[in-house]
Amino acid sequence: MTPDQATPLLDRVNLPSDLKGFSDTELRQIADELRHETISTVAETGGHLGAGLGVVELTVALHAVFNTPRDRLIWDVSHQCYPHKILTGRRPRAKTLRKGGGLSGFTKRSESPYDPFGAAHSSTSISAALGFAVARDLGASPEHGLGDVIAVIGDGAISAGMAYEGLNNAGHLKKRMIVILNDNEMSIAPPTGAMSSYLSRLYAGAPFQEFKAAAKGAVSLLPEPFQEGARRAKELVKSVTVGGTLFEELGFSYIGPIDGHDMEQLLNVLRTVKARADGPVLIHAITRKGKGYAPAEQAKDKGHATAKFDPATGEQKKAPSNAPSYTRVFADYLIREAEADPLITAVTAAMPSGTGLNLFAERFPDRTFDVGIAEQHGVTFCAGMAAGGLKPFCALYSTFLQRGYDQVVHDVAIQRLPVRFAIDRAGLVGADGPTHAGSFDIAFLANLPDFVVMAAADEAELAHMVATAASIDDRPSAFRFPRGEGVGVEMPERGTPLEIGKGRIVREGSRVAILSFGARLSECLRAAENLAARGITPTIADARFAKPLDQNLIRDLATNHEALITIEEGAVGGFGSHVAQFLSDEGLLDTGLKFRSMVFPDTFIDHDSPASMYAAAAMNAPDIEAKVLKVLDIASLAAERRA
Ligand SMILES: Cc1ncc(C[n+]2csc(CCOP(=O)(O)OP(=O)(O)O)c2C)c(N)n1
Ligand SMILES: CC(=O)[C@@H](O)[C@H](O)COP(=O)(O)O
Ligand SMILES: [Mg+2]
Repeated sequence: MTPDQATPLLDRVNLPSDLKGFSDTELRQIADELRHETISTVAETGGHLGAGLGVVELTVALHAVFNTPRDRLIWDVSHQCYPHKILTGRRPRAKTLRKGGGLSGFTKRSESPYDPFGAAHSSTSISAALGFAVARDLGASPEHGLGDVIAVIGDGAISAGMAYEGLNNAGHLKKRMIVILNDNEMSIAPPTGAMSSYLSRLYAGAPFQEFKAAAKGAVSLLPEPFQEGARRAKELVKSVTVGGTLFEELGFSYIGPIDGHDMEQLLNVLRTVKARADGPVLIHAITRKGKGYAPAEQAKDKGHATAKFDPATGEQKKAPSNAPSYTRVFADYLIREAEADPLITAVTAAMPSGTGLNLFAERFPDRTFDVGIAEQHGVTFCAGMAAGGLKPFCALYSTFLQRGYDQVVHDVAIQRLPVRFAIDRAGLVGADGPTHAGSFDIAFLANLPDFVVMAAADEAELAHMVATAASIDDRPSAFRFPRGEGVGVEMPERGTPLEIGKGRIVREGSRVAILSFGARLSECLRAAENLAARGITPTIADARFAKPLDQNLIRDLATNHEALITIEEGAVGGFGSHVAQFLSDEGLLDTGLKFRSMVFPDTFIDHDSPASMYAAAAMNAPDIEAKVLKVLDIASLAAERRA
């Protein structure tokens, strides 16, 4: 791909309304130019590439046929929204994508009227679209008016239960709305599940030429008269499936499969649906993830997520790593545990490579389960496994565990089942921003009776926590660890189970004790080094457990220091709150002890580098130093330090 390829027609598109002035043939060229622009943009920014390349034609056709932002276009997950952002007035800022102060990598209401609904977690678009449709039909008149509502959802996202909740209600309410199923036969990994094979059957061997002809005609929703093409389309589909598609059974008019890269087909179908839809319509578009860029198309993940790269070759520009990633450590040490214990199983919700379970699956294919984008099912599936005598590790990103919280309480905690939760991406995650931050898992797990809640201070601690979780057979346990690399400590041959509820003193000191829970420990040690220059030597301790608390350690620190500061990579309501509760219950706050708890601020922190996000959260070494100086009432020095 030549980086300096001209984009003469795209240069004339500032907003989607400009697309109305182009012929269908020119729209085809605009799509080609938009694909080029997307590749050259992501080459500089990194981010999600494959999904966006797969919807370039769809993006142009949707904005050409419909009148956004009056018509609401909602992208599911919205990792595929980069072409959409380029077409909707944000091309000049495209190269700020996912950078601090720049464009979000997902749709975001506050960023543009063309982003009617934020996303990033999957499978929300149908529910949101139905909400807009009801608002429209009940006469609401938000800014920009309210016309058609279109949800674009992928074959991965539609495998999540929430998508069926939306389809079910939409089919019942019969509101005019359009769902476009963007079926590229890919999730992040190849899709799993019966739904995926069902979708494939819908067009297995069905000749595109026939569908092309059919789709060029009308759709099978015309009240009167049905056009021949519509009937043929319907018959073609019915001939492939028995008794109509699942979607028709749910009350949708089904159109497809159509070729999601054929501009002519797309324009015809969208124009017909726009002219004649009188209820919910599902258009099934077949696309290719990574379309039009060979390095993405040839990649195992079809270019789902990429670092910056050389557009000419696709070669990624990854920073050299100084230590193994936490994810890799988790996978390696879980494998070691599983080699010794045949009852250990592992479950991922469509994130095999992200959680490292792709490595576990290579070693134990029969003990690894990818349930698709189905965290709720995944948690209860693990509960069933545990009740059945297995030792399941449920590997979910902190943010995605939120999707299965009721199942954690209802199916795991209340029944005290020994499910092990491996919580990756704990804390602030960087470019993915607030939708992916792992801010709340300490708060929502440590309040559950009998749960064991751990946080790894470094990669060696993570190895020990994997072994600890493997050893806990009488109640649920969870261990959390951050996105990215460890700190470069020496690694054990195999993890050693920790004594439950016991923390450790990392550095003896006086006057102030800092009790860290999780990976902020390295920043605490850095702060201690800087404070030593001022003759201040805080005690540094690693709590290891937020539940059960190490009450003896906390009591000792509170009794033998003027001040106690806790710190954790999470929102209020987590570790620090539990320590405060304990201190209060023990009357240790009545003794003049100065207690401070460092947690995330009560706001959603925008995407940036992780270090910058932690600076915004006031949780890096300088902030810890300032907190110590302040709590020791060395106010002047504190002010100086922060200046
Ligand atoms: C609830 C939830 N779980 C997991 C993810 C991680 N995730 C992001 S994109 C994706 C795959 C989406 O597949 P599909 O909908 O088919 O979109 P495509 O990438 O193929 O365009 C997954 C699993 C997520 N965003 N939300
Ligand atoms: C869009 C989405 O939800 C995933 O692709 C996510 O961005 C992956 O995050 P990591 O890059 O931390 O694996
Ligand atoms: Mg897909």
